[in-house]
Amino acid sequence: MTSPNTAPPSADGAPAAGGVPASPAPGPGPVLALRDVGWTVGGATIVDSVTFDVREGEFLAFIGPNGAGKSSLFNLISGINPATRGTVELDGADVTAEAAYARARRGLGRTFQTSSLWPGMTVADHVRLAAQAACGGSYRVWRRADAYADQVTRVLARTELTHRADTPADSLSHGEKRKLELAVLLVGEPRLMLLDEPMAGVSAEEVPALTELIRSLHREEGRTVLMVEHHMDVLLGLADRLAVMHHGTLLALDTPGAVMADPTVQQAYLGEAL
Ligand SMILES: Nc1ncnc2c1ncn2[C@@H]1O[C@H](COP(=O)(O)OP(=O)(O)OP(=O)(O)O)[C@@H](O)[C@H]1O
Repeated sequence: MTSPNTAPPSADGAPAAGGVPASPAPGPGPVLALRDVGWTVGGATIVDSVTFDVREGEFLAFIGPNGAGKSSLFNLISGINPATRGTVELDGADVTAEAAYARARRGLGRTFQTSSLWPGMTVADHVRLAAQAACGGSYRVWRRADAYADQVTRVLARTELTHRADTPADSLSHGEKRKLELAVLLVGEPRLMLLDEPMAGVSAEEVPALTELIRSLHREEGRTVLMVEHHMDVLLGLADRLAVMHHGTLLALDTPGAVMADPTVQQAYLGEAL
């Protein structure tokens, strides 16, 4: 895996339709490439002709008003829903027709906007179950639970949840729940992480620690991150590039500074602070 500590990609990639720079700076092939990706359901076009590349180690943040299509786009990338047009490539392989589990095996991991935890199950059991599931064949699910002890210990330490190992998920704070969702994700060692509003519901006091965890997964471990988030102050400290979704389209994709200064973006938000 290449070091993510390189300078942010320049905004001078090849422009796509509408003048949106779709590609990061030249280098090894993109880890993720979307070409003309769309999703129409029940006659409504929710995602419309989205094209961009992501290089390995990049942090790409998505913003946009409620209903702009950000989560739907993540569903198309992760395979939760199949794109109804266009192509999705992971490491140069066309995965458009692949199911979510197959994309996960290629190193793509994703969290969801709403909590996906079992309320009465402990923190350690969540991670242990994820480790068993990630192990592969179903017969392995019945391996002794302590076969995963090292992995559980390591992941809990990485997400600063060791002291909460025996706590049921529903007794955790919102920030701890988000950390546990990241812990479950990390069991699969994803190279490409899609984080859908990881700060949702998290108290202001817990945001800095969660931000730091995500930053370290990106900067120190070299993971590529795509993240939907409404907290602009969080994103500006993390993102190499900022993508703006609006009515299902990619309105802008550039460095955070360039996006914030883009009159089209400002107009689309009709004076709403970004
Ligand atoms: N399965 C579906 N069938 C029909 N419409 C859908 C479906 N899934 C999402 N939508 C609609 O697609 C639009 C985009 O939703 P999406 O959740 O992707 O937006 P978003 O940008 O993530 O919004 P938010 O910031 O509020 O999470 C919304 O109008 C939503 O109601």
